[in-house]
Formats: sequence, structure tokens, C-alpha cells
Amino acid sequence: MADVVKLYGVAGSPFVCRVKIALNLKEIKHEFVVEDLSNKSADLIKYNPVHKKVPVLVHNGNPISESLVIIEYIDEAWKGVSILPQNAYEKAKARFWAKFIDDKCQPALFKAIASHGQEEAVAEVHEQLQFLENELEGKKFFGGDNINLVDISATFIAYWVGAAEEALGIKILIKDKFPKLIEWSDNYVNCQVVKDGLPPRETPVAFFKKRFGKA
Ligand SMILES: N[C@@H](CCC(=O)N[C@@H](CS)C(=O)NCC(=O)O)C(=O)O
Repeated sequence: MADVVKLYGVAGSPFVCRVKIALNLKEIKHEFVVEDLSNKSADLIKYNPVHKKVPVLVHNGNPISESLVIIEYIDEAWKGVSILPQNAYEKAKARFWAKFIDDKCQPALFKAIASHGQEEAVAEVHEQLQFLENELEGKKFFGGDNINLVDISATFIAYWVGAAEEALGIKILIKDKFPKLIEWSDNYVNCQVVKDGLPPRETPVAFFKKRFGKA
């Protein structure tokens, strides 16, 4: 029997896009079920009763939530290109950086964006981003020649930060400070599997204007 794969999400969510990109990498056919987060569906509450958030992947009726968990599930459940390294140490390192991006980088970036690029908040985010800049030394992607879990985790940095900069007229990813990260962003968002998983740029730009723009 053919697999039935449904992804519950909203087009503008960087967490949902992570999952779309992982599905694209593995060439997994799926149905995208659009959620209204201001009026969550009974399915979403049933499938993710703990967090009640998207993304949720439902594979043959089995729900999985939390984007990083879903990506690891996709990697294990389907053959094709590997998203996590095979080597135990490299795998642990990939998980470490993905968690670092979620726990440290994204919250710091959000704070810097919300503050309209206030100096202290930007300095804090630069401290975090420097670790990623160093990690890219001698590599095209965090995964080396190919995209891996860390690249997908950093989708917000590659795409949403530029949209926030445009929407609010601020600068966070400074070229002189983060040449590798900027080169990586360009390479990453121009991969077809990534492009196919991202919303049009107007979507995040409009989101940041509405959420943080001056009235
Ligand atoms: N840690 C979660 C975060 C997911 C998340 O924050 N999703 C947002 C959309 S971007 C959401 O569903 N928000 C609805 C809510 O908070 O009620 C993941 O990695 O999947």
C-alpha cells in the first residue's frame, strides 16, 4: 500500500518550511494541509495535543510533531539522500548545532528583529552567529558538499532574517562580519529543493512589517 503523508502547516512558518525541505530532499509526495492558527482545527489539536503547533507530519495515520524530530523521522523512515550524517560523532555534532540554532540563535535573532536592530540585541546575536560562521570554515554547507540537518535548521537565518532586514530597514547579517554565512545563505536558498519549500519573499516581509513595523 502506498504511503499517505500529510503535512499540517502554514506557508509562512520557518518550522514548517524545514519539514517541506526535508520532504523535498527525499522526494516524498505529500499533501499540505493548511491550518488557521487563529482557529486551530480539531485534527491539529488531536495530532499535537501537547504543543498545538505546526508543523505536524502524519505518516499513514501516525502523527509526529516538532520540526527537528520530524526531520530525523523523515531521514530514518525513507531511503534516499541522508539528512543526518552516518558517523555517530558527526551525527551528534549535527544535532548539537541544530539545537543551538533553536535554543540560542533564533531567540536572539527574534529579539534583535523585535528591537529594530537595537545595538545590544544585535551584539548578542552576532556572538551566536559567529559560532556558525566558524563552523562553515572550508565548507559550502554545514553538511559539507550537501545540505544536512544543520542547514535545514538554519532556514530562518538564510531566508527570514533578510526579509526582516528589508521590512524594518535594519541590518543584522553584516557582510564584513559574516562572509561565510552570507555565501552559505545564497547557496542554500538557491538549491531547488529549498526554493520549492519556501514561501514567496513577500510573505515573511509582510509578516515582519505587520508584527514589528512602525504604525
Ligand atoms: N519547536 C516547534 C516550533 C513550532 C512553532 O512555533 N510553530 C508556530 C508557527 S511558526 C505555531 O504553530 N504557533 C501556533 C501557536 O503558538 O499557537 C518546532 O520546531 O516545530
